[in-house]
Amino acid sequence: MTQEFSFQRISTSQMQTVELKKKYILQKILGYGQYGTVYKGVNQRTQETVAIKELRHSYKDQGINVQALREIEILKSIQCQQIVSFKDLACGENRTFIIMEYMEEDLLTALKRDTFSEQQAKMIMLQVLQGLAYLHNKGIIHRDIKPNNILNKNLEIKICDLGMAQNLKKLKPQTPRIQNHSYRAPEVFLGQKYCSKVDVWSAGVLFIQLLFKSNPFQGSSEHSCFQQILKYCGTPQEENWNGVTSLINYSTLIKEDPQPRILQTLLEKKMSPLLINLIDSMLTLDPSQRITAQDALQHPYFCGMNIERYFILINPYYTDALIKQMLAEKKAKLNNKLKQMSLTILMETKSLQFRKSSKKAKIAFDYSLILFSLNSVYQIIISFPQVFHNLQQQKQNLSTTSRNQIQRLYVIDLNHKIDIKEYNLEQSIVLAFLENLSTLNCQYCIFHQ
Ligand SMILES: Nc1ncnc2c1ncn2[C@@H]1O[C@H](COP(=O)(O)OP(=O)(O)OP(=O)(O)O)[C@@H](O)[C@H]1O
Repeated sequence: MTQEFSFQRISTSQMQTVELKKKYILQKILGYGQYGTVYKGVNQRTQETVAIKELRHSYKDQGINVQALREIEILKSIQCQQIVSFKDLACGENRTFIIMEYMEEDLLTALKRDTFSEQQAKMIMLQVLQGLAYLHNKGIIHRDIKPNNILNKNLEIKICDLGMAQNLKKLKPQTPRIQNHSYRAPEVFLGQKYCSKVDVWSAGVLFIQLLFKSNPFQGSSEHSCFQQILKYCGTPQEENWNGVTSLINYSTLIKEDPQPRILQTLLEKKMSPLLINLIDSMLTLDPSQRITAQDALQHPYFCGMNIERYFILINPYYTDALIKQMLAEKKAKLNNKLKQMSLTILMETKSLQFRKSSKKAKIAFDYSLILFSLNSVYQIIISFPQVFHNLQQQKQNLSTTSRNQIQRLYVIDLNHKIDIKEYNLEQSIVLAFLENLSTLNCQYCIFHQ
């Protein structure tokens, strides 16, 4: 076991399995992974639905397994709207439980059932790339991007399973045993030192899979998956990838005559030139020429989707008529700009029950869908508890009074100004809150109370 990951370090203040059983009720199995089972559970006190990932300790690790430690450490250090959030941890003698935010299903399940339109695939990929850009910016590579590790709730997307992730800042030796074969980047097959671009490759494969419902690089073995890459992306040669022929596995894996790149022809059947260009850039063989997640987000294909995002907070105590009126006004004002921005709906839902049952919440949600269909924007619903959770993670140590103050934040008008004086808010609180919003990629907030 490595120094960064010591059992003592994470176990001292964590609840034990007995307490976990008191705190959460396990409801059903959500999925099985290589290292354990993921359950749906409910926090008995708050009634919040959570996902509980159980990780068995292996004999070899003599305690908590390295993969679990890696996942916990990374999950705890990140706050990103597009990555599943960490909530709690419990350690037992032979297993560890990670409690996370719950999402309805993974993309593999959704892919088996649904066909995604290009607009839907676009929204999914925008969020996947946002999550990846966040991780890469922090020096973290996910190393296992595939549909089972992308969670979905009404096209709100979150990346999960950071068990394979690596923090490049820790300068540890790299293993080539990463990524599912069908999503594995060519440099990993060929034995080159890799970087965050391996995730961009996997994301490119996922993009094709969302559009065509199948993965062109699927194969029954590692070897056949690599052959599929050669078939569609062409043979890597010195002309298109400087130094490739000296890579350790080159001569073992590449024996046939060079094949041309036919990826574009395959895509042309179904896609616009901008989309083809983006996927082509994500699936460029040479990682040094492959697009980064950050640059992919700036690609003209996503133009207009990623410029501004609005949060609208709907207070559950509003009357239906008032909500309708407000939303109608907002719609009128936003209409012109709609083509250029994406809209995020932030609903204050004090409990999940409220979200499910309230007519008001439903109207607001329907409204977001109207905007959604007008502009093909994506919307995300975040509850106040989530915002507070993020704030706490940022170690702002907010007192109850401060939290209440935030809860009383008003937005004065559509000029996106928060009038601190009028509502007697401490500037530090507002700044803390705005900082929190920036971690959610939000520039403005529109609150009503
Ligand atoms: N937060 C969550 N909400 C809902 N379902 C989840 C959540 N996290 C995981 N799942 C489900 O459980 C499955 C397995 O989870 P995860 O990939 O984290 O486990 P793993 O043991 O690391 O798997 P792998 O074999 O890919 O390494 C996922 O594919 C998904 O279906």
